[in-house]
Amino acid sequence: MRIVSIGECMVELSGAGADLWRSSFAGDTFNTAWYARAKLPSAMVDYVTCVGSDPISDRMVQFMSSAGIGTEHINRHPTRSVGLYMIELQNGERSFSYWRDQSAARCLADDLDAIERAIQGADYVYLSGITLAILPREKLGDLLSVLSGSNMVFDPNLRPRLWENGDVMRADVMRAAAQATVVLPSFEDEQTHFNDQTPFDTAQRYADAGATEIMVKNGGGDMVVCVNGACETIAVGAPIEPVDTTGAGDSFNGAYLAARLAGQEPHSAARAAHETAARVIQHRGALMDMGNLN
Ligand SMILES: O=C(O)C(=O)C[C@H](O)[C@H](O)CO
Repeated sequence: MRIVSIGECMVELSGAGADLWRSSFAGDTFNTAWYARAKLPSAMVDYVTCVGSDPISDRMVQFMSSAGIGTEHINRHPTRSVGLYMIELQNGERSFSYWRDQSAARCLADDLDAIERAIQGADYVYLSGITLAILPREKLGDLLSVLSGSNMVFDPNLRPRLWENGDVMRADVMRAAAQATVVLPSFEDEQTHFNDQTPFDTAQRYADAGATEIMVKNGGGDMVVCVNGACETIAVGAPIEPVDTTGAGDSFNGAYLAARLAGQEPHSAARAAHETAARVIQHRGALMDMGNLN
């Protein structure tokens, strides 16, 4: 069993009280790799990105590999370094400040042969709208053609600030989704940026684009799953007061893919994934200690 996740990991600063900041490493696709690995230690989980050749990049790669995540396919840029983001919290709801315009990860699609080698034999190839947003626009088609034929899992993870404008974001997200087998959107984002009225609308739009398995996450509300055109609601329990919602969707995705790889049906995989995400939002920062997750 093997999952390959493609995207950007950054230095993460999260509040540790007063003016103290705790530094870690995180980034949506890396977070998903982390939770997939935590929930299914028997699976190989590889991360594909580009980092720098400086000490902080070395520390990031070391952090990944000591978590059991494969780093052999990570490229090194000779002059750029890794990006950084800071979590701002208001009543547990997060927003981010980014310093990533010149990050090495923006060059992750420079070596497409390396990506082609990395995805060989993968059960799932995972990427997000953030992976697409950080690429030079002309690289998007190249990356998607290398990934065609793989079992692609896509989380639109809409971050308008990372895109040139909303129309480009919507067009590129739908282009990637059209190539994915599994799409894992979050209703609140999709409602805001695609004007969907209900989670069913979101699921239908991705089904019309060609995805056969769509799991619409919905914060504390009921989720919708559609498999081969058959859609149903998945009720979740009472909403939980979050400490920090960073990584909620990513942890859901990681736990969901782990459960699907372990043979669970979408419905029960979604319940397990929701439980994982509910624990993650009661903790600060994107990544929860793997030892506390099972
Ligand atoms: O916003 C991003 O690009 C990040 O990757 C930072 C966070 O870890 C991620 O958004 C959490 O989902």
